[in-house]
Amino acid sequence: MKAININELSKIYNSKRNNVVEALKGLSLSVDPGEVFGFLGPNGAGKSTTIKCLMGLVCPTSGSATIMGEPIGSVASRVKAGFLPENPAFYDYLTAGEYLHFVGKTFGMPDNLLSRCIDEALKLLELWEARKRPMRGYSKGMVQRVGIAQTLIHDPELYIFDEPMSGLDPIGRALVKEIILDLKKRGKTVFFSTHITDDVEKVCDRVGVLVKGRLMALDSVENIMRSGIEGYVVQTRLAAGSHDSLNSFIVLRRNEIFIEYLVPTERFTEFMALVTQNSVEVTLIETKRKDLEAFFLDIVNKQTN
Ligand SMILES: Nc1ncnc2c1ncn2[C@@H]1O[C@H](COP(=O)(O)OP(=O)(O)OP(=O)(O)O)[C@@H](O)[C@H]1O
Repeated sequence: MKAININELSKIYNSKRNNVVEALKGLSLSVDPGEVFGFLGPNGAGKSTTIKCLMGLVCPTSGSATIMGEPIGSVASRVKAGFLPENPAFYDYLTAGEYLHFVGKTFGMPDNLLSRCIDEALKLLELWEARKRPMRGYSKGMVQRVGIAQTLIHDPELYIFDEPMSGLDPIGRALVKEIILDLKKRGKTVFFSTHITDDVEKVCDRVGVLVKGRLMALDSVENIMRSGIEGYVVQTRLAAGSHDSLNSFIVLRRNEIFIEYLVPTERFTEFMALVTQNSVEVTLIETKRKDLEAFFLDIVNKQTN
């Protein structure tokens, strides 16, 4: 069974002024149990619409989807996921502790288990000190952390986060990445949207790139990173061996001690053979690769040009 299975999902918004927006155009996608999946896309790509469809908050125009085998829109599917909306807003006269208690009760959790889970979530999200203060006094980052805490309370198998790093400072972002990695270690599934590629590179197994309502790429982060290898930066010691045979390679840097060459992937074997024949000493080899941001921008630019 797939944790998420999306089949030809489309969504057309019809606004009052007769504006028609085709937000999703036949999206098909599945996420395996235990996978961390990054849903990338520029502003307006349809990420939130997809997530809202999954959580039963908007009705797809056509297509279908399941969450842990349950059809979207059903109570059973909703219970099986912890959901963080984009820009969460809470009853701000409640304290974080009171709000988490309310959430746990809606999932029918017994009092003793609930109070233990609330304490754990408040400590994990670094909200313990503020737990007795009404949320109206919370900073944006604290509200976002309450949003993540409320997804953890009933310990679901699947987590659906819409822009979980939004509004967080670097410390808060690192904390959320740690939480996602910890969920993965515990065999949970995480599906999250973002446009920050750095977040994806560090925590995701696979990514999908959505542009204008269509899935334009779907691959493992490992494959993307491997396919992005453009060559190698090879550092050699200037004093050792004869460097003349290497003069067809681009020199990136040179000082009194080292020469650094840029070696394209297809010429790497040739370079290493020349180095050995001429007794040149190699001191460092680094991979030169396109990062995930370049991969993402290539796809988006191809679609918009
Ligand atoms: N309720 C709505 N009524 C009309 N159009 C909408 C509605 N909600 C979203 N849209 C439009 O649907 C498209 C997709 O929006 P969506 O919010 O899903 O994108 P997104 O990828 O989540 O963007 P962002 O990263 O900016 O949050 C956009 O063109 C948006 O203006």
